[in-house]
Amino acid sequence: MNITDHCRRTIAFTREIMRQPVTARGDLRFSDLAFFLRFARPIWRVGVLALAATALVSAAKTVLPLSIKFFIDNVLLGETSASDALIAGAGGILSSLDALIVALLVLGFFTGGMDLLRNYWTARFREGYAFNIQTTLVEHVLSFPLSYFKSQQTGYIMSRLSDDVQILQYTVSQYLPQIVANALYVTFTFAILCVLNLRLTLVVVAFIPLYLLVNAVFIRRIRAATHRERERQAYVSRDLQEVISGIDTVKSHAAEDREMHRVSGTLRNMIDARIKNTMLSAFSEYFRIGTMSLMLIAVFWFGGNEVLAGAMSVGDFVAFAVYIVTFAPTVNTFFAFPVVMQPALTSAARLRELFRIHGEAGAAPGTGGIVPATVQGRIEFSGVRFGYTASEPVLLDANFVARPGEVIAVIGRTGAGKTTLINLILRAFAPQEGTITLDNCDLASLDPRWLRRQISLVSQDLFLFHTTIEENIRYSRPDAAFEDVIEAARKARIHDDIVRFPEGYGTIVGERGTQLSVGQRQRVAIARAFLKDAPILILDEPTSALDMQTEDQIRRTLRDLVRDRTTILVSHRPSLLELADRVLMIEGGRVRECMGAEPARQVDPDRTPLSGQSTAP
Ligand SMILES: Nc1ncnc2c1ncn2[C@@H]1O[C@H](COP(=O)(O)OP(=O)(O)OP(=O)(O)O)[C@@H](O)[C@H]1O
Repeated sequence: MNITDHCRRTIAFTREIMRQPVTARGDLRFSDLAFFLRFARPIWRVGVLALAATALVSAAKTVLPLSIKFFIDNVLLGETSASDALIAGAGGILSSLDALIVALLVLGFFTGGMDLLRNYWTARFREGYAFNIQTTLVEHVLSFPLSYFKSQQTGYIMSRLSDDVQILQYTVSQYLPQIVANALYVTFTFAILCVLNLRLTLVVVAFIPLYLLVNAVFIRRIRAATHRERERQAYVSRDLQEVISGIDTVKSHAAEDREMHRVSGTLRNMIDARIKNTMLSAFSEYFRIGTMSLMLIAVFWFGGNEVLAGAMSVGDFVAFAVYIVTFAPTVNTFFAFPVVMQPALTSAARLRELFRIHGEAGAAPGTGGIVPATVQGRIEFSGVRFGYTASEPVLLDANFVARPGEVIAVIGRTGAGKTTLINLILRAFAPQEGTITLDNCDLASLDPRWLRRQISLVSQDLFLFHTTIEENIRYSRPDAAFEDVIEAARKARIHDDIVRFPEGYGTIVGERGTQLSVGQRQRVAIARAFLKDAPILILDEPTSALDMQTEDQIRRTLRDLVRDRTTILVSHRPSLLELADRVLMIEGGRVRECMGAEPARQVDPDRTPLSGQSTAP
């Protein structure tokens, strides 16, 4: 690209960023601000102390430049008159150099000490606020229905949980004390300026509408740009998280370049949004500094004429000039706050969006949900219709009963809806029509946490935490004794594998259990189920990763596990169907009971009897 192209591009870029946004997303309502104030309630006392210290420091700093006036007018020129009685009185006391120096020393020590206290109290308030908001947010997000997590990518959720809180915390901690200090400083200085020379102060006031105009032009644009930037940042986190967690697949397909290309595309979009946002802020700063410079020039011109005409003392003019030179950048910063606070306001709006999502009923204490005293384990589907999208139902009219203690096998071709049926029992999703009941009580009315405590789930994709094998097995019953953990591992046929590891039960399994084989992970899941000892058991392909010999051993222990529990078993392995009292088949969205050799043929066309023995020679 040559220089002319660059110039053309710059003009097009400027036009683009100055275009009025169609919608300024990320607006906060007044009630939202009240909502965010809630998090300050437990720490309001330290907040008040921080505010009082800030006020005192601002007041002390404001009176410092007055010492120059006293030095010139009272000490050097020996004048005692002043337009204001208070200043005249202070000037009388500080008319000797010694008194002025002592007053300055006292003021300096006081301001320094108060500033230390202000720092401490502000830090306590700031960190306390961030802690309150983050813990409440994490608790709230954990209460979301499972369907939310199944529909959002982890990286995206993580970005919204951590980036937005960090930006809110950073901006608030950086700028909120400054806003308070500046507001106080501007007020105090303004009062002193009025006392020093009212006409000259009116010249300063005349420039305020210009500042407001600059903000009116830029704030909406910057807010929209910040929202766009933040959303694209979340997409970057989403893509990075996906590449890292899918690294096995990426490498096995030698797809590093392709993934790099995809991530760099998302990064480029984010950077593009960031540059636009930066330039909008730069433009607004340019106009604010322009306004400030005009204001200073006007003050010097009017003030200079006042002194020449004898309407203002030299001391007053010098003091006014010192004030205005420090005051003008403060006013500038003050009017820039609505702009620099945009990242925090956008983050606050995005956090508010998260807070507006309803957690599932009963997920937080006191939010409802029946907690029955006993569980029989009778599960009934009546006229259940469900689809992930309205146009494509997975289950059309599911009707069946699983009686207490019964083992119900669910079979069907891949994609028929077996896992969906399990997700409905776990209340990850709710049926669009019909009801699912446990002991004649609608699942929708039960406390979801209580419900899930009654269910042991052994699924194909078990999640292991980055901790010891012992802790991972114990996850289903944290208070279990070590002996019970070993007993559960023995039943799940994983004990011998565990003791062969140098660290035994203390072996760290690696992130997501990567140091264990898939078969070992599956047996850890079975051990968890043994330990949990829940009245309802859901087995979703519990042996899909095991060899025939281990599966044979596990089948015998599963027979123990399913005893006296209502069990829903999903498996493509004909041998496991031996455990079932009845076999249900999902076909075309409907659930029907299978007879005789039908199930075995359904899951494996080469086999006929339920025993799983092949008829082939
Ligand atoms: N979270 C989801 N969002 C949208 N569609 C989904 C979701 N989960 C599953 N589906 C779709 O619902 C249908 C049923 O899926 P489900 O996982 O229940 O089948 P399945 O019988 O368990 O299959 P398999 O035996 O292969 O595990 C499929 O068409 C699938 O694409």
